[in-house]
Amino acid sequence: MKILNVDQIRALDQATVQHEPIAPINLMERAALSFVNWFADQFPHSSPTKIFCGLGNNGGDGLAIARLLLEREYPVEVFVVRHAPRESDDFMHNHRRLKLVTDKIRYIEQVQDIPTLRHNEIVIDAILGSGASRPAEGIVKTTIEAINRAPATVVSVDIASGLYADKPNEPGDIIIEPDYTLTFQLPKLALLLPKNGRYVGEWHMLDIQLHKRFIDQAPTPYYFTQPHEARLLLRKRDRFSNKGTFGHALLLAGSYGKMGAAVLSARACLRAGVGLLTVQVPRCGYDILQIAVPEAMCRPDTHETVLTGQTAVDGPEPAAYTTVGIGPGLGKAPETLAMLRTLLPTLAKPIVVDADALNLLAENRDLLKKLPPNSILTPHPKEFERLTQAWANDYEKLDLLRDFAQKNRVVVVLKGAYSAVATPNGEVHFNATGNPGLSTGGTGDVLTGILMALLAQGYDAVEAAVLGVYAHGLAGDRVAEQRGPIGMTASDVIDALRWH
Ligand SMILES: NC(=O)C1=CN([C@@H]2O[C@H](COP(=O)(O)OP(=O)(O)OC[C@H]3O[C@@H](n4cnc5c(N)ncnc54)[C@H](OP(=O)(O)O)[C@@H]3O)[C@@H](O)[C@H]2O)[C@@H](O)CC1
Ligand SMILES: [K+]
Repeated sequence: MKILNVDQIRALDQATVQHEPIAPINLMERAALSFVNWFADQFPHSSPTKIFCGLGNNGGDGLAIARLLLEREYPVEVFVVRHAPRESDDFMHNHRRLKLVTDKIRYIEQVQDIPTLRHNEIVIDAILGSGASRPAEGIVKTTIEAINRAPATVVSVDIASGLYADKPNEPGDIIIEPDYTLTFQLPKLALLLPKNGRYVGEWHMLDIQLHKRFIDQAPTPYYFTQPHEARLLLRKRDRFSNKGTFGHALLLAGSYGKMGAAVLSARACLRAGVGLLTVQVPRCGYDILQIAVPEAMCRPDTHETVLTGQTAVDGPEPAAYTTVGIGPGLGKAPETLAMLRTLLPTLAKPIVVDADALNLLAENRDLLKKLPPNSILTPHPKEFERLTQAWANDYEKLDLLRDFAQKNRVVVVLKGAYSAVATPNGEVHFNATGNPGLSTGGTGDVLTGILMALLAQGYDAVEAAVLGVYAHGLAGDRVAEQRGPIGMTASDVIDALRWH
């Protein structure tokens, strides 16, 4: 699913009006009705509801919502925040219609006009929508502050008032802090960015049937991967396949005290469908690996505690494997850096690079040029900052991310809520699955194993990253559903992986 910017959303609105065709006021009615259908499922009829409307089309939505909720006998009061000299046409139209059915419309011009809000009340926030273009000031600011202070449940129409849909707010900006955001048709970029968490709450999309062909043709670098889109990537297995069909992966992982990372990656790789797996670990990890993961072959390194790449055991060169994964539990010993220096130029097929291997790349950026094209890097934000530089806001971070993936011809999975997969051609695919329970040691190692398995099975790097991140998050969601997010372990996530 595409993520469009504010100008494109406005043009999409126009295209829908022209091509469906539909009168703008009826499109607003459709939006209001879809909101009210969601709202009525969520809140009982007795819920006292106060609707705050601005003077633009977001406010127009609010007025239409008020009328539709009154029809359903919700106790509704409407407050119009007079923030501009002029109302939009569709606001005025809905204002006239609402006045025919209620006399409970009040106008907020000064602070005394703001009503008291109680904890059993619901606030519908329709002050500013995607048209917000500058910081809230004056009576808009004061009203937003009063709503944020109140114990009421707050539901934002389209987007929290004051939050810009596609550009950064300033740190001091006053923005509604909703419990829910109901956004029309497509997600806005702002809803997916970590710094905006408190200005979004739980969010849902409402399908208001905007013009599909316009959306299909609109250029954008940003996508939000829907479950059905991720599942479409999953390949069926041929009945006549054998373990050779699904590749042979080599995992280079572990150091003294960090063998767990190698074990978790190896187990996840097997659970994600690799045909064969060989793990190269320091000598101290040999027994651990063989006992914990009997399905994997183990190549002990000649070094006791860290990886050097040297082994006394016969076996193919790393380049002969279908794919290689490097990083979990690796440490940053000089011998390990030397291994990377020798190894990377010998590899041609995409590999997976994680954890300390990323930190070694960050400290030796010349090595970035040695990565095979389309390799997958899986940094968390701190690791990504080490690879690039600090950023002032989430939008700048996205620019750095796209730039880095394009320049180095790699796929970057920036881990976090809505993990972002950046591709060598400049796209960013945000992932929908996952929950805060995944913020625990070892889940990154699990992801590395999954990505290796998908590369080994022949998925291209972008498919592997999008599908792997989706499946990893979904496994975390399954665990959270069964036992809550707190106390989730990386091993739980491996056990909850499903591929159907
Ligand atoms: N697109 C779609 O598909 C559909 C869209 N729909 C709805 O339309 C909404 C967008 O409506 P909108 O464009 O009229 O803008 P909206 O957010 O109501 O702002 C109103 C005006 O406020 C002003 N303003 C800006 N910042 C300000 C501030 N800080 N303090 C005070 N004023 C400020 C600014 O005017 P300016 O002064 O910048 O010219 C702006 O024009 C969208 O969110 C959705 O709810 C649905 O009905 C149907 C389908
Ligand atoms: K709003």
